[in-house]
Amino acid sequence: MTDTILVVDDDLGIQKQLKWSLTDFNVVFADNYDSAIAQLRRHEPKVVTLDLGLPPDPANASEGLRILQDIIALAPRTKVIVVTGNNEKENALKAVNFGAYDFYQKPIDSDTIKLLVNRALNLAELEHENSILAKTRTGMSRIVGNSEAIQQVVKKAEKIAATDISTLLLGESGTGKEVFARSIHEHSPRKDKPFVAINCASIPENLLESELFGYEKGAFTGANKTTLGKIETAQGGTLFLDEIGDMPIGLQAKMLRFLQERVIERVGGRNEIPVDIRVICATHRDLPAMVANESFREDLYYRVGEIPILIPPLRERDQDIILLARTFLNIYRDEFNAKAKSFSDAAIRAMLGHKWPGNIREMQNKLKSAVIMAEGTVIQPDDLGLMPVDGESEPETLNLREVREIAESKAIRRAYQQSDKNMSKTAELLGITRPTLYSLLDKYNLEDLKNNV
Ligand SMILES: Nc1ncnc2c1ncn2[C@@H]1O[C@H](COP(=O)(O)OP(=O)(O)OP(=O)(O)O)[C@@H](O)[C@H]1O
Repeated sequence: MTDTILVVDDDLGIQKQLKWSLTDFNVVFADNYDSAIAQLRRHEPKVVTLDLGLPPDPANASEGLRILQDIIALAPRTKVIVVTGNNEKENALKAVNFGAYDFYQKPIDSDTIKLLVNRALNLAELEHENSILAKTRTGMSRIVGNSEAIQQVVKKAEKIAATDISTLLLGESGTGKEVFARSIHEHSPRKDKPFVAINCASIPENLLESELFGYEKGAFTGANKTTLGKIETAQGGTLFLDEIGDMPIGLQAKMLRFLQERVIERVGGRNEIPVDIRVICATHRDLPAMVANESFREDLYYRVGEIPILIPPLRERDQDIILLARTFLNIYRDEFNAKAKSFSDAAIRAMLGHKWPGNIREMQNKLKSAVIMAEGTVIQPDDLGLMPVDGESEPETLNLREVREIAESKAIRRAYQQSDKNMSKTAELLGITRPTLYSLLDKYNLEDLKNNV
């Protein structure tokens, strides 16, 4: 979207000159107090250029300064660039004192004013993003997300953080299970003690037991000295067992004993060592199904999952997609000193249409390469390795009934996501009744939407 710049100046020549200099923007004008305030309210411009000498007394800066003060009072984030005549340094300084962003002396030089406006705009955008982030960062500051879906999860996590309840974090790969585990720890009374994470899937089965429980000197060949396991290193703090579903069945019994009795024995050891830790587990696997086919112990399942928390996949967090994308764009732009600073409309549509099977981790990877690869300042779908949505989803058929079916199914899915899976809201967004919605779900075989209710 093109940014709007408000030019407050009574000189038609200067108005024209500024319009010509700022062709990248939507420039709107005002030539006195009333029209300036009306335009400010109407367009909410991030940047205003303001001539201080305005009627009724153009020779005096008082009207300009009055407008400036009122703009700052009405919209404090507005960046006002004050334009002054020669020898008006005093007024310029006064204006900066009142909250103007910068000042500029006539005659107007096209390149300089362009530069000033761009700088002001960048700053305004940065401040705007920071304010969104600040709002988004509830107690759990690591977790970026505005969607209802993620906010509910944050609330649940905040509540259980204060307790020692075993929490099971469920969700697809890359949805942020480890981030949640760390946040729960940081909001718990154990926050000053260690947070120790171990991934049960990445450690070979024969080493996992000694990694977790530690071993005594001489317990096996190569055990040259007594070594603490992850459980003991987490003493007083939190142990995060990632991919608990991948824990070998043999080791599950030992794990269960530790969770029930809160004591461990090192491999090759005879002493029971008491441990006081909180355990948070995570998995992307379907544990109930594993319990059913006996590859996961039922008693352990209930022990680790006193409170399960389901972290939604990114594709169900519609409004977070762009927020996260902008957050990562800013981070990587600084990290790689790159020039990319925004997304094209097509890139935004492509991101919203993408299924994100790898969730936030996939988004980080895509953003990182896009920031490095982008030729200009605007990131395109291609830079993200995404197909433009228009080309991708344009139905190839010319059969009108099929075209309509495809379009309707797509609209239903979008409304469903936007309304956070609420059927009444979905129907409302689509402008149809709930019974009609249900009959459309049947008609178009959108069973997955029904099962989620
Ligand atoms: N809400 C969030 N805000 C910002 N960054 C996030 C958020 N959630 C996750 N991330 C980032 O996304 C990446 C993946 O998160 P994390 O490792 O926690 O996912 P995971 O579900 O544990 O993945 P896996 O199951 O593959 O281990 C990390 O780099 C993390 O910092």
